[in-house]
Amino acid sequence: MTSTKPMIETRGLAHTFTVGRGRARREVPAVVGVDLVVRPGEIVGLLGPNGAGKTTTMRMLTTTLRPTGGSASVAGHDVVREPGAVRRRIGYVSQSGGVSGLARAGHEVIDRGLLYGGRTRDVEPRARALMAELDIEGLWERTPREMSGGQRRRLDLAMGLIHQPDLVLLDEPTSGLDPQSRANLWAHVRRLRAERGTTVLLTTHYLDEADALSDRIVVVDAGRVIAADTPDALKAAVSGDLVDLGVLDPRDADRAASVLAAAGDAPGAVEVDGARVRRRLRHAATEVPALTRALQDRGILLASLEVRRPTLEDVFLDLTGRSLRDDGVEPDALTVEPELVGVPA
Ligand SMILES: Nc1ncnc2c1ncn2[C@@H]1O[C@H](COP(=O)(O)OP(=O)(O)OP(=O)(O)O)[C@@H](O)[C@H]1O
Repeated sequence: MTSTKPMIETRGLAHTFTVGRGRARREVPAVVGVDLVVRPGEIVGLLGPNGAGKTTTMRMLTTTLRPTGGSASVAGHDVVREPGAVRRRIGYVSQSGGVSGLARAGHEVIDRGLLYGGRTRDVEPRARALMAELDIEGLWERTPREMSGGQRRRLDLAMGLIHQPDLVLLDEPTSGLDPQSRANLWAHVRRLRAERGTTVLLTTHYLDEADALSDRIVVVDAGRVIAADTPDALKAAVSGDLVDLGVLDPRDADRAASVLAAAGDAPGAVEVDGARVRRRLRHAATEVPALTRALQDRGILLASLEVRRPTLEDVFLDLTGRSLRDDGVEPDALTVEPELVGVPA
Protein backbone atom coordinates (compact mmCIF):
# COMPACT_ATOMS: atom_id res chain seq x y z
CA MET A 1 0.00 0.00 0.00
CA THR A 2 1.39 3.41 -0.89
CA SER A 3 2.06 6.00 1.77
CA THR A 4 0.65 8.89 -0.30
CA LYS A 5 -2.10 11.17 1.00
CA PRO A 6 -5.28 9.39 2.06
CA MET A 7 -8.15 9.32 -0.43
CA ILE A 8 -10.57 9.72 2.47
CA GLU A 9 -9.71 11.11 5.88
CA THR A 10 -12.28 11.95 8.50
CA ARG A 11 -11.86 13.20 12.03
CA GLY A 12 -14.72 13.09 14.49
CA LEU A 13 -17.15 13.17 11.56
CA ALA A 14 -20.69 13.46 12.92
CA HIS A 15 -24.25 14.14 11.87
CA THR A 16 -27.25 14.61 14.11
CA PHE A 17 -30.64 14.79 12.39
CA THR A 18 -33.34 16.92 13.94
CA VAL A 19 -36.76 15.37 13.47
CA GLY A 20 -40.28 16.45 14.34
CA ARG A 21 -41.54 19.91 15.26
CA GLY A 22 -42.41 21.82 18.40
CA ARG A 23 -42.61 19.63 21.46
CA ALA A 24 -42.15 16.50 19.33
CA ARG A 25 -38.83 17.83 18.09
CA ARG A 26 -35.88 15.61 18.90
CA GLU A 27 -32.37 14.85 17.81
CA VAL A 28 -31.20 11.63 16.17
CA PRO A 29 -27.42 11.26 16.44
CA ALA A 30 -26.88 9.15 13.29
CA VAL A 31 -23.08 9.39 13.14
CA VAL A 32 -21.16 10.09 16.31
CA GLY A 33 -17.52 10.91 15.65
CA VAL A 34 -16.15 8.68 12.89
CA ASP A 35 -12.38 8.60 12.30
CA LEU A 36 -11.62 6.91 9.02
CA VAL A 37 -8.62 6.77 6.72
CA VAL A 38 -8.84 5.16 3.28
CA ARG A 39 -5.63 5.03 1.24
CA PRO A 40 -5.45 5.27 -2.56
CA GLY A 41 -6.18 1.92 -4.18
CA GLU A 42 -7.79 0.38 -1.10
CA ILE A 43 -11.14 -1.38 -1.13
CA VAL A 44 -12.78 -0.71 2.21
CA GLY A 45 -16.09 -2.17 3.35
CA LEU A 46 -18.30 -0.32 5.82
CA LEU A 47 -20.21 -3.03 7.61
CA GLY A 48 -22.92 -2.59 10.20
CA PRO A 49 -26.55 -3.38 11.03
CA ASN A 50 -29.54 -1.30 9.90
CA GLY A 51 -29.38 2.21 11.25
CA ALA A 52 -25.67 2.02 12.15
CA GLY A 53 -24.91 5.23 10.24
CA LYS A 54 -23.35 3.83 7.04
CA THR A 55 -25.49 5.76 4.57
CA THR A 56 -25.26 8.96 6.61
CA THR A 57 -21.46 8.66 6.57
CA MET A 58 -21.49 8.04 2.80
CA ARG A 59 -23.72 11.04 2.21
CA MET A 60 -21.37 13.33 4.13
CA LEU A 61 -18.40 12.00 2.14
CA THR A 62 -20.22 12.59 -1.14
CA THR A 63 -21.27 16.11 -0.08
CA THR A 64 -24.99 15.36 -0.24
CA LEU A 65 -25.33 15.90 3.50
CA ARG A 66 -23.49 18.49 5.57
CA PRO A 67 -21.71 17.24 8.69
CA THR A 68 -22.85 18.70 11.99
CA GLY A 69 -19.49 17.90 13.56
CA GLY A 70 -15.91 16.99 12.75
CA SER A 71 -14.28 17.16 9.32
CA ALA A 72 -13.76 15.08 6.20
CA SER A 73 -11.49 15.39 3.24
CA VAL A 74 -12.14 13.35 0.11
CA ALA A 75 -9.60 13.14 -2.72
CA GLY A 76 -7.71 15.92 -0.99
CA HIS A 77 -10.68 18.32 -0.77
CA ASP A 78 -12.74 19.36 2.21
CA VAL A 79 -16.34 18.19 1.86
CA VAL A 80 -17.80 21.42 3.26
CA ARG A 81 -15.48 24.03 1.73
CA GLU A 82 -14.89 22.37 -1.67
CA PRO A 83 -17.90 20.19 -2.47
CA GLY A 84 -17.59 20.76 -6.24
CA ALA A 85 -14.00 19.52 -6.33
CA VAL A 86 -14.97 16.46 -4.29
CA ARG A 87 -17.85 15.62 -6.65
CA ARG A 88 -15.67 15.85 -9.74
CA ARG A 89 -13.31 13.20 -8.37
CA ILE A 90 -15.84 10.67 -7.13
CA GLY A 91 -18.48 8.30 -8.40
CA TYR A 92 -21.39 7.69 -6.07
CA VAL A 93 -24.01 5.01 -6.34
CA SER A 94 -26.56 5.76 -3.67
CA GLN A 95 -28.83 3.21 -2.04
CA SER A 96 -31.90 4.59 -3.75
CA GLY A 97 -30.21 4.89 -7.15
CA GLY A 98 -30.13 7.89 -9.41
CA VAL A 99 -31.71 6.89 -12.71
CA SER A 100 -34.84 8.62 -13.85
CA GLY A 101 -37.54 6.85 -15.80
CA LEU A 102 -37.67 8.47 -19.20
CA ALA A 103 -34.40 8.47 -21.15
CA ARG A 104 -32.95 5.40 -22.90
CA ALA A 105 -30.40 3.62 -20.70
CA GLY A 106 -27.46 3.95 -23.09
CA HIS A 107 -28.10 7.66 -23.54
CA GLU A 108 -28.39 8.19 -19.78
CA VAL A 109 -24.98 6.64 -19.29
CA ILE A 110 -23.43 8.66 -22.14
CA ASP A 111 -24.99 11.89 -20.87
CA ARG A 112 -23.55 11.27 -17.45
CA GLY A 113 -20.10 10.78 -19.00
CA LEU A 114 -20.47 14.01 -21.02
CA LEU A 115 -21.64 15.88 -17.94
CA TYR A 116 -18.29 15.06 -16.36
CA GLY A 117 -16.39 16.48 -19.31
CA GLY A 118 -15.88 13.33 -21.41
CA ARG A 119 -15.95 13.45 -25.25
CA THR A 120 -18.64 11.49 -27.12
CA ARG A 121 -16.10 9.45 -29.05
CA ASP A 122 -14.53 8.23 -25.77
CA VAL A 123 -17.66 8.02 -23.70
CA GLU A 124 -19.82 5.95 -26.04
CA PRO A 125 -17.46 2.94 -26.38
CA ARG A 126 -16.79 3.12 -22.64
CA ALA A 127 -20.53 3.13 -21.94
CA ARG A 128 -21.02 0.09 -24.20
CA ALA A 129 -18.13 -1.80 -22.57
CA LEU A 130 -19.35 -0.94 -19.08
CA MET A 131 -22.90 -2.02 -19.81
CA ALA A 132 -21.62 -5.26 -21.35
CA GLU A 133 -19.53 -5.98 -18.26
CA LEU A 134 -22.55 -5.41 -16.07
CA ASP A 135 -24.57 -7.64 -18.39
CA ILE A 136 -27.05 -4.98 -19.47
CA GLU A 137 -25.76 -4.26 -22.99
CA GLY A 138 -29.04 -5.59 -24.41
CA LEU A 139 -30.92 -2.84 -22.55
CA TRP A 140 -29.27 0.08 -24.32
CA GLU A 141 -32.56 1.25 -25.87
CA ARG A 142 -34.77 0.62 -22.83
CA THR A 143 -35.88 3.22 -20.35
CA PRO A 144 -35.25 2.50 -16.66
CA ARG A 145 -38.98 2.13 -16.08
CA GLU A 146 -38.97 -0.82 -18.50
CA MET A 147 -36.33 -2.64 -16.44
CA SER A 148 -36.39 -4.97 -13.46
CA GLY A 149 -35.06 -3.71 -10.11
CA GLY A 150 -31.81 -5.61 -10.57
CA GLN A 151 -31.31 -4.24 -14.09
CA ARG A 152 -31.93 -0.70 -12.83
CA ARG A 153 -29.39 -1.27 -10.07
CA ARG A 154 -26.79 -2.24 -12.66
CA LEU A 155 -27.64 0.86 -14.68
CA ASP A 156 -27.09 2.93 -11.50
CA LEU A 157 -23.65 1.38 -11.29
CA ALA A 158 -22.82 2.14 -14.92
CA MET A 159 -23.84 5.78 -14.31
CA GLY A 160 -21.62 5.99 -11.21
CA LEU A 161 -18.60 4.53 -13.00
CA ILE A 162 -18.77 6.02 -16.52
CA HIS A 163 -16.46 8.96 -15.79
CA GLN A 164 -13.76 6.65 -14.40
CA PRO A 165 -13.52 8.35 -11.01
CA ASP A 166 -10.49 7.91 -8.74
CA LEU A 167 -12.78 7.06 -5.85
CA VAL A 168 -16.03 5.13 -6.03
CA LEU A 169 -18.52 5.11 -3.17
CA LEU A 170 -21.08 2.36 -3.42
CA ASP A 171 -23.98 2.25 -0.98
CA GLU A 172 -25.23 -1.35 -0.89
CA PRO A 173 -24.34 -1.87 -4.54
CA THR A 174 -25.60 -5.43 -4.79
CA SER A 175 -28.87 -5.23 -2.89
CA GLY A 176 -31.57 -6.68 -5.12
CA LEU A 177 -29.09 -8.37 -7.46
CA ASP A 178 -29.12 -12.09 -8.23
CA PRO A 179 -25.99 -14.11 -7.32
CA GLN A 180 -24.62 -13.99 -10.89
CA SER A 181 -24.91 -10.20 -11.07
CA ARG A 182 -23.38 -9.86 -7.62
CA ALA A 183 -20.41 -11.94 -8.77
CA ASN A 184 -20.10 -9.78 -11.92
CA LEU A 185 -20.09 -6.65 -9.85
CA TRP A 186 -17.45 -8.00 -7.48
CA ALA A 187 -15.29 -8.87 -10.48
CA HIS A 188 -15.82 -5.38 -11.87
CA VAL A 189 -14.80 -3.71 -8.61
CA ARG A 190 -11.66 -5.82 -8.42
CA ARG A 191 -10.81 -5.00 -12.04
CA LEU A 192 -11.29 -1.28 -11.44
CA ARG A 193 -8.72 -1.42 -8.70
CA ALA A 194 -6.31 -3.70 -10.58
CA GLU A 195 -6.40 -1.76 -13.85
CA ARG A 196 -6.92 1.81 -12.72
CA GLY A 197 -5.94 1.82 -9.04
CA THR A 198 -9.46 2.99 -8.19
CA THR A 199 -10.21 3.39 -4.49
CA VAL A 200 -13.51 1.90 -3.37
CA LEU A 201 -15.59 2.48 -0.26
CA LEU A 202 -18.71 0.34 -0.11
CA THR A 203 -21.39 -0.33 2.43
CA THR A 204 -23.00 -3.70 2.64
CA HIS A 205 -25.18 -5.91 4.76
CA TYR A 206 -23.70 -8.98 3.14
CA LEU A 207 -20.92 -10.44 5.23
CA ASP A 208 -19.64 -12.61 2.39
CA GLU A 209 -19.43 -9.53 0.20
CA ALA A 210 -17.47 -7.53 2.78
CA ASP A 211 -15.21 -10.51 3.36
CA ALA A 212 -14.59 -11.29 -0.30
CA LEU A 213 -14.08 -7.75 -1.58
CA SER A 214 -12.53 -5.66 1.14
CA ASP A 215 -8.87 -5.18 1.96
CA ARG A 216 -10.11 -3.67 5.19
CA ILE A 217 -13.42 -3.72 6.97
CA VAL A 218 -14.67 -0.92 9.14
CA VAL A 219 -17.39 -2.15 11.47
CA VAL A 220 -19.83 0.55 12.52
CA ASP A 221 -22.51 0.39 15.15
CA ALA A 222 -24.69 3.15 16.57
CA GLY A 223 -22.81 5.81 14.62
CA ARG A 224 -19.35 4.76 15.78
CA VAL A 225 -16.48 2.75 14.36
CA ILE A 226 -16.12 -0.23 16.68
CA ALA A 227 -13.41 -2.10 14.76
CA ALA A 228 -11.30 -1.63 11.65
CA ASP A 229 -8.89 -4.18 10.24
CA THR A 230 -8.38 -6.78 7.53
CA PRO A 231 -11.10 -9.43 7.43
CA ASP A 232 -8.58 -12.08 8.53
CA ALA A 233 -7.28 -10.04 11.46
CA LEU A 234 -10.83 -9.30 12.63
CA LYS A 235 -11.70 -12.99 12.50
CA ALA A 236 -8.47 -14.02 14.20
CA ALA A 237 -9.39 -11.81 17.15
CA VAL A 238 -12.51 -13.90 17.79
CA SER A 239 -11.68 -16.52 20.37
CA GLY A 240 -11.87 -19.93 18.79
CA ASP A 241 -13.83 -22.13 16.41
CA LEU A 242 -17.49 -22.88 16.94
CA VAL A 243 -18.14 -26.57 17.65
CA ASP A 244 -21.77 -27.51 17.06
CA LEU A 245 -22.95 -30.98 18.09
CA GLY A 246 -26.29 -32.50 17.18
CA VAL A 247 -27.11 -35.39 19.54
CA LEU A 248 -29.11 -38.28 18.13
CA ASP A 249 -31.33 -38.52 21.21
CA PRO A 250 -32.36 -35.05 22.49
CA ARG A 251 -32.54 -36.48 26.02
CA ASP A 252 -28.72 -36.73 25.88
CA ALA A 253 -28.30 -32.99 25.23
CA ASP A 254 -27.56 -32.04 28.85
CA ARG A 255 -25.00 -34.81 29.29
CA ALA A 256 -23.37 -33.83 25.99
CA ALA A 257 -23.33 -30.24 27.22
CA SER A 258 -21.32 -31.15 30.33
CA VAL A 259 -18.81 -33.13 28.22
CA LEU A 260 -18.44 -30.19 25.81
CA ALA A 261 -18.16 -27.71 28.68
CA ALA A 262 -15.17 -29.63 30.04
CA ALA A 263 -13.49 -30.12 26.62
CA GLY A 264 -10.50 -28.22 25.28
CA ASP A 265 -7.77 -26.48 27.24
CA ALA A 266 -10.20 -24.62 29.51
CA PRO A 267 -13.84 -25.08 30.56
CA GLY A 268 -16.26 -22.86 28.69
CA ALA A 269 -19.91 -21.82 28.50
CA VAL A 270 -22.13 -24.09 26.40
CA GLU A 271 -25.34 -23.18 24.59
CA VAL A 272 -28.04 -25.85 24.39
CA ASP A 273 -30.83 -25.53 21.83
CA GLY A 274 -32.98 -28.70 21.66
CA ALA A 275 -30.71 -31.46 20.38
CA ARG A 276 -27.97 -28.93 19.42
CA VAL A 277 -25.10 -28.17 21.79
CA ARG A 278 -22.42 -25.57 20.95
CA ARG A 279 -19.41 -23.76 22.29
CA ARG A 280 -16.20 -22.22 21.10
CA LEU A 281 -12.98 -24.17 21.36
CA ARG A 282 -9.65 -22.49 20.84
CA HIS A 283 -8.09 -25.20 18.63
CA ALA A 284 -10.99 -27.33 17.49
CA ALA A 285 -8.91 -29.41 15.06
CA THR A 286 -6.77 -30.84 17.86
CA GLU A 287 -9.44 -30.84 20.58
CA VAL A 288 -12.35 -32.50 18.76
CA PRO A 289 -10.91 -36.08 18.67
CA ALA A 290 -10.73 -36.18 22.50
CA LEU A 291 -14.22 -34.70 22.66
CA THR A 292 -15.76 -37.37 20.41
CA ARG A 293 -14.00 -40.11 22.42
CA ALA A 294 -15.40 -38.69 25.67
CA LEU A 295 -18.91 -38.65 24.17
CA GLN A 296 -18.54 -42.22 22.89
CA ASP A 297 -17.31 -43.40 26.32
CA ARG A 298 -20.57 -42.11 27.80
CA GLY A 299 -22.67 -43.74 25.09
CA ILE A 300 -23.80 -40.39 23.62
CA LEU A 301 -24.42 -40.79 19.87
CA LEU A 302 -24.10 -37.84 17.52
CA ALA A 303 -26.29 -37.08 14.52
CA SER A 304 -23.96 -34.29 13.37
CA LEU A 305 -20.75 -32.50 14.25
CA GLU A 306 -19.81 -29.18 12.68
CA VAL A 307 -16.77 -27.05 13.23
CA ARG A 308 -16.93 -23.52 11.92
CA ARG A 309 -14.07 -21.04 11.67
CA PRO A 310 -15.01 -17.58 12.97
CA THR A 311 -16.95 -15.43 10.49
CA LEU A 312 -17.49 -11.69 10.37
CA GLU A 313 -20.88 -12.35 11.95
CA ASP A 314 -19.01 -13.77 14.96
CA VAL A 315 -16.77 -10.71 14.98
CA PHE A 316 -19.81 -8.46 15.25
CA LEU A 317 -21.42 -10.66 17.88
CA ASP A 318 -18.21 -10.64 19.88
CA LEU A 319 -17.89 -6.87 19.68
CA THR A 320 -21.49 -5.92 20.40
CA GLY A 321 -23.22 -8.97 21.88
CA ARG A 322 -25.77 -8.69 19.04
CA SER A 323 -26.19 -10.28 15.65
CA LEU A 324 -25.50 -8.16 12.59
CA ARG A 325 -28.77 -9.39 11.20
CA ASP A 326 -30.81 -7.99 14.10
CA ASP A 327 -32.56 -4.95 12.79
CA GLY A 328 -31.40 -1.76 14.41
CA VAL A 329 -33.38 1.44 14.67
CA GLU A 330 -35.46 2.05 11.58
CA PRO A 331 -35.66 5.52 10.13
CA ASP A 332 -38.64 7.25 11.67
CA ALA A 333 -39.72 10.82 10.90
CA LEU A 334 -37.59 11.41 7.84
CA THR A 335 -36.39 14.85 6.93
CA VAL A 336 -35.82 15.11 3.23
CA GLU A 337 -32.34 16.20 2.25
CA PRO A 338 -31.42 17.35 -1.25
CA GLU A 339 -30.00 14.48 -3.26
CA LEU A 340 -27.27 15.63 -5.61
CA VAL A 341 -26.25 12.16 -6.58
CA GLY A 342 -23.23 12.06 -8.81
CA VAL A 343 -23.74 15.50 -10.34
CA PRO A 344 -20.74 17.80 -10.34
CA ALA A 345 -21.25 21.32 -9.00
N1 LIG B 1 -33.07 11.92 6.84
C1 LIG B 1 -33.11 11.43 8.07
N2 LIG B 1 -33.83 12.04 9.05
C2 LIG B 1 -33.82 11.57 10.32
N3 LIG B 1 -33.14 10.49 10.73
C3 LIG B 1 -32.43 9.83 9.81
C4 LIG B 1 -32.37 10.26 8.44
N4 LIG B 1 -31.58 9.40 7.76
C5 LIG B 1 -31.16 8.49 8.65
N5 LIG B 1 -31.66 8.74 9.89
C6 LIG B 1 -31.40 7.99 11.13
O1 LIG B 1 -30.00 7.96 11.31
C7 LIG B 1 -29.57 6.68 11.77
C8 LIG B 1 -28.55 6.11 10.81
O2 LIG B 1 -29.18 5.84 9.56
P1 LIG B 1 -28.36 5.36 8.28
O3 LIG B 1 -29.32 5.33 7.15
O4 LIG B 1 -27.13 6.17 8.14
O5 LIG B 1 -27.96 3.88 8.71
P2 LIG B 1 -27.41 2.68 7.82
O6 LIG B 1 -26.30 2.07 8.59
O7 LIG B 1 -27.08 3.16 6.46
O8 LIG B 1 -28.65 1.71 7.78
P3 LIG B 1 -29.18 0.73 6.62
O9 LIG B 1 -28.21 -0.41 6.63
O10 LIG B 1 -30.53 0.35 7.09
O11 LIG B 1 -29.17 1.49 5.33
C9 LIG B 1 -30.84 5.85 11.92
O12 LIG B 1 -31.24 5.94 13.26
C10 LIG B 1 -31.82 6.55 11.03
O13 LIG B 1 -33.13 6.38 11.51
